[in-house]
Amino acid sequence: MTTLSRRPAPAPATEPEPSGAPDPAPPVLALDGVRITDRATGRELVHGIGFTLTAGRTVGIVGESGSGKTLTCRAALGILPPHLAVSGGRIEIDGSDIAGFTPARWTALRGSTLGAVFQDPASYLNPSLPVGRQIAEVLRVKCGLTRREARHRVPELLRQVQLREPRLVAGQYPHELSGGMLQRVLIATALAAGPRLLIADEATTALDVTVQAEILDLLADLREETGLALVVVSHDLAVVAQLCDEVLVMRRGEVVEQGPVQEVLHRPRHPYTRLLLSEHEQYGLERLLGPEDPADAGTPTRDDDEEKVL
Ligand SMILES: Nc1ncnc2c1ncn2[C@@H]1O[C@H](COP(=O)(O)OP(=O)(O)OP(=O)(O)O)[C@@H](O)[C@H]1O
Repeated sequence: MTTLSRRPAPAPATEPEPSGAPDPAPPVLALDGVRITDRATGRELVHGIGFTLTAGRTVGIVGESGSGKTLTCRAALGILPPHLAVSGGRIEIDGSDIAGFTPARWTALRGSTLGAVFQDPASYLNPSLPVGRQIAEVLRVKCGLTRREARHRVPELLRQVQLREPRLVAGQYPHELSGGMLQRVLIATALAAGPRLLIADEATTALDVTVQAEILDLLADLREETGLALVVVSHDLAVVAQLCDEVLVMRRGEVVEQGPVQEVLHRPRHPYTRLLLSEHEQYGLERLLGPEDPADAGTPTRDDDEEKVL
């Protein structure tokens, strides 16, 4: 696969330490104790979620429908519906608290730093324009490319998301493409301006298993090649097992379990995580998990601390 343009990592915020070791760049995304409340009803919908994401790493968020996964992503992207608000905690992008971001700052960040792909790609594309024109528009607005430069770059981007015959695809309308092709087009659009963070919210849910696996491989390749940081939201533990370094298990707005993916999936502590895992046994989740670290195999679980699932 060809290589996507890689944005240089942001310069450290401070001078190097006297030891000569430079300060590490701040995480691309950091959430700390984030709460989200419906201001119309006063109901808190997300009760404190936190994680830190650095370049080239992937955090997965799993959980049942309505557990708060999408709202968490929308909060990080600055696109919560107007009546919902971050009512506690902090969200930082590249070390800056988003609470102080102006609309202009968000506009500048979207595309160039942040990208997102959602479940239903067709609804994010204009049905009356060829997909290539829509990607070209992003390149012109976000990267300042001329019309001609953008036209030239579009097939390269489509090839990078492994669409065969990219020139042909660029001239096609959304209704002429399959779900998997549309999702690749959306990924190409999200990556057009070289973001360093991609949030994929149930991005493969509507696709059949083979296409889903191809898209997950594509995201993994992009992460390797460009240092992209990924947030992957899925109700499917197999997706998380395949792609993520860390996983958060959410239920009813709460994070019930969180940790390195191998640890959580090999030795789940919370009954709800166990329930999710048992539902996945039929899909052969073990195939996707690496071998258990023998050094940890004897670690006792915290059965005493467990809550009941319901
Ligand atoms: N626009 C909204 N206004 C009010 N409540 C909302 C809104 N969007 C979501 N909620 C509520 O917030 C909670 C979390 O919803 P969210 O969409 O984040 O769940 P989810 O885990 O992403 O679910 P799914 O897997 O079905 O997408 C749910 O109780 C939902 O009803």
